[in-house]
This record gives sequence, C-alpha cells and structure tokens, in this order.
Amino acid sequence: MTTTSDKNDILLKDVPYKFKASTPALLDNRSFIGGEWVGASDRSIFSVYDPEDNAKLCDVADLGREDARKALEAAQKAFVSYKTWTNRERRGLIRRWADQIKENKEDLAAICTMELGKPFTESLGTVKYGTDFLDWFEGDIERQYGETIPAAKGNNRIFTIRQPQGVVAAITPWNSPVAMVTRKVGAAIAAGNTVVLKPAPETPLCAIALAKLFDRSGGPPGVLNIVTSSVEKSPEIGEEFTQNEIVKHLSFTGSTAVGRHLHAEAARRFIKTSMELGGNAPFIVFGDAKLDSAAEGVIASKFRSSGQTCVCANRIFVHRSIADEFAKVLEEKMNSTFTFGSVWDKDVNFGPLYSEKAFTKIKAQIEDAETKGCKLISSSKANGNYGPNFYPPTIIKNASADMRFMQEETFGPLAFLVPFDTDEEVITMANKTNAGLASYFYTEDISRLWKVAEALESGMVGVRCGLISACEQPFGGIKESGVGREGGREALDEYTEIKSITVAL
Ligand SMILES: NC(=O)c1ccc[n+]([C@@H]2O[C@H](COP(=O)([O-])OP(=O)(O)OC[C@H]3O[C@@H](n4cnc5c(N)ncnc54)[C@H](O)[C@@H]3O)[C@@H](O)[C@H]2O)c1
Ligand SMILES: O=CCCC(=O)O
Repeated sequence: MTTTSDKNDILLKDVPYKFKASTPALLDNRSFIGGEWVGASDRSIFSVYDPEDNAKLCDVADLGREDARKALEAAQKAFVSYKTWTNRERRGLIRRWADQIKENKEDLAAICTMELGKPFTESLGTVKYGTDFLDWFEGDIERQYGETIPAAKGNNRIFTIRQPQGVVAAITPWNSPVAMVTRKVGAAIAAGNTVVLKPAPETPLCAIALAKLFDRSGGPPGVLNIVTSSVEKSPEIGEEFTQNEIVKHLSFTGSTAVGRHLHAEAARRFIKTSMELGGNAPFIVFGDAKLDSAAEGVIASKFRSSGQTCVCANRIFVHRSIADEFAKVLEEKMNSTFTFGSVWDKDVNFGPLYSEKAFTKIKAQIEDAETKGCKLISSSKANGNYGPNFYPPTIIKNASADMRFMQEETFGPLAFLVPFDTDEEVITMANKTNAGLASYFYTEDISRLWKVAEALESGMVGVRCGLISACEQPFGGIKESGVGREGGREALDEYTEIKSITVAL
C-alpha cells in the first residue's frame, strides 16, 4: 500500500495525456461521496496501468470499508429526498446525463482506451452503447405502470404501484467500463434509487469520469457515489455492501466465482441481487449455413474487444462436412478485417489484452491445445510488435472436448473450432457447461432454427447474428451465468418493488 503524505484529497498528477482532451477535468483519480471528490480516509492509493505497454498511468484513491460505509450513508441520506422526485424529474436527470456523455464522448472514449487498451474507434462505439442504455431508460421511466386486480371480495379494490428500493450497491468489471456502469447504475437511478458504485480496480477512470458528468448534469449529492478500490481492498468493500443494512439491492457484474461468494453473503440478509456473471458461449455452424455470413458472425462475436466480453463465442462447433472450408473462409475474413497498430490510430480495430494476467491465461490455453495436437492459424498481418499484452486473432483447428477452453471462459482472441456430426450431439455439447449466458448458431433451415433456439440453455441466443448486445434487449443468463436481466423493458422492474394496495370500500 502506498500513502500520500500531504492531504486527504489526492491531486491528479503524472497522467500522460495521450489525447488532446477538450475537457481534461473529466480525468480524475478521486472517489465521489455525497457530492464531494475525496481520497481514501487512510490516504492510500493504488496504481492503474496502460495495457498497451504496462506503464503506470496514474494513482487512484484506494478506499476501504470505512469509506464504503460513509458512501452508503450518503446514499441513504440522498434517498430521502430523491425518492420524492417525480418520474418526469428523474427522466430529465437521465436525459441530461446522457447528453453530457454524448457531448464528451471523445474524452470518455480516450479514457477508456487509456485504461482498457481498447482501440479508440472501438471505445467510441462502447461509449455509444453505454449512452444507448440511458436513452432507453429515459424512455421507460414514465411507463412504470401498476395494475388493478379484480378482487375476490366484492367490497375490495386491489391495485399495485412500483416504488424504488432504496440504496443499491453496485460492482462492475474492467472489461466494459462505460456500458456496464450505465446499464446498471442508469437503471437503478432512473427507477428512483441511489447508488454506491465500486468500479474495477483496473478501470476506475471511466466510472470517475461518468460521475463527473453526472455531477455536471445536476445529479443531487449522494444519488451517485463512487468508491474506488484496489484488488486487495475490494473484498472489504464487498463485505460492507453485503453486511450493511442500508443496502437494499446488490447488483454485481463480474466473474461467476466472485458472484457466487457475494450472492451467498447477500442471501444472509435477504438482499435482492442482480448477478451478471461469466459465460462460455457456444457458436454452432450447421452444415447448411452460409459460410461467409457465419464467418462474419464469428468475427463479430469472438473477436469483439479482443475476445474480452462475457458474450464472446467461446466454443465454435462446425459441422464436419464444412469444417475445413469454414476454417479457410474464416481465415480469409480475419486477414481482411483486422488492422493492428497503436490503439490511438483511428483505423486500428484490434487491441491488446487488458493485462499480463490475461495474456498468461491465453498462453496456457494455447499450450494445452498444442499439446493435444491442434493446429494454430493466426491472422497473417499480425506479425509486428504491438506490445507485451498483444495476442493476435487466432484459429485453433480440430479442437476437442478434453481441452481447457471447453470448461473455462477464454476471454481472449482464440477461436477454437470443434467438428461435430449431428444436431443432437452438438446441442448436448453446447449445453454441457455450467454457464448459460449467450449462444449463437447459423442455419438456413427454419425448423432447425426454432428447435435449436429453444433447446440451447442460455439467456440469450443469436441466430444468424454474432452481435446480440443492445439496450432494448433483456441481457442476462441462466445456470451459473447469473440472476436477473439488465436492459430491455425488464431493466427498471429489477430496481423497483411492487406494492399491492387493497382498499375496502
Ligand atoms: N454477464 C455479464 O453481463 C457480464 C458482463 C461483463 C463481464 N462479465 C464477466 O466478468 C468477468 C470479467 O470481469 P472481472 O475479471 O473484473 O471479474 P471479477 O469477478 O474478478 O471482478 C468484478 C468486480 O468484482 C470486484 N471484486 C472482486 N472480488 C470481490 C469481492 N470479494 N468483493 C467485492 N468485490 C469484489 C472486482 O474488483 C471488480 O470490480 C468475466 O467472467 C465476464 O464474463 C459478465
Ligand atoms: O462483457 C460483457 C458485456 C458486453 C455486452 O454488453 O455485450
């Protein structure tokens, strides 16, 4: 642990500006509690690194359990008045926040590129995706209807209303530091709750920037609070979130292992949870598929964000009759799709992995596949030096069920191709995982389309499309991929309670 010696608030320094920021004030390294920008009460800090070269970007306030408690108290205080806001007033706030993000999209994208290593053009896309959620929630806020229910007793009248839950504690991962925040926090605030957010230690700067924009939009103090923390201190914040009676809803996006732990802890106090966890998506190319479009689907699904999304294809099953031809088509498309280079170059569309840890995991999966006799084909243009965490988009032919990738998320740009013979066999293989987030398949047969879509055990299915993520879609998984849905018309329901009111006439 490092400690600042001067004063509580850590001033931003030593952040290399790799872009011409029109609003440099967006970049900050402090937390945000009750409308104040603060450092850790014990003055500790942690470092954030640039995935492109592993160089240190800056130090950030490393808050602990006491600070998290203060943030929860600030959120509870703010809830007292925020819950009286009309839906139209909340709608205005979400609108202004979305507008602020749109006005500052280049700065925010640049911060995303700095801390995540995402190519700048792709970061702009992720900022747009993040803002789409706020646009969507804004549209839904005024449609939080109740019902009237015919009563069995003649003199009674029953109706329901929806009310906010109170203080929501939110935890987000590093891999999508803008959209995972707006998708979760935007819905909670739109529904009338107040929030304490703990962003990932690897990518806290986007969350801080989003809070700055929220502040500028007239967000009242305490409605959104940010508690930044290191890897080491995150568990104590998790403990405070699950043990403090102020928290009414714990909303987590991240790995299944951490989600399982937090879900169990939250259950002790019957805190409502939303759990958006890991995936292990199957992607099936049936023998009748159009190979060009299936290959485009693989590229969209597998290689988006260098393979680092929860919905990335993880296991690609290809019918044996077309397996060789499909690998060839995929290789050609990969060669013509990707441009490598500095992530700040606007033409570059494929970046490094987010850390050395991720790179090591990919290498282990590759070694496992090579030991078991697989052939590797990497994108032909990827032979420059693109930094220590760069791994090129790669096809692994003739992969088999005994390999590591079948049971663990790859979270990197490795397309494992597994041949199959029958529909029954491939559906059994596709469902043979504890995860159930996304699945994809390509076929031209309408009867197979329905049967397979119904048989796949996942919360989301992409049929003849590799990119399914959208604000209007209920996003979430079954099995060990989580509980609840984010986005879609279900989103605000997650953050409200139904109250039934019976009136005797
Ligand atoms: N289903 C979805 O919508 C979705 C979206 C994005 C990412 N993910 C999943 O997230 C994972 C990648 O993200 P990650 O590596 O950041 O996951 P992670 O579980 O390691 O960390 C997620 C967050 O939890 C925090 N955390 C870790 N241990 C904690 C604890 N004991 N108490 C409180 N907080 C704790 C981390 O600091 C981080 O903020 C992948 O498995 C991916 O599939 C899922
Ligand atoms: O990584 C997970 C979320 C990305 C998405 O919403 O598509």
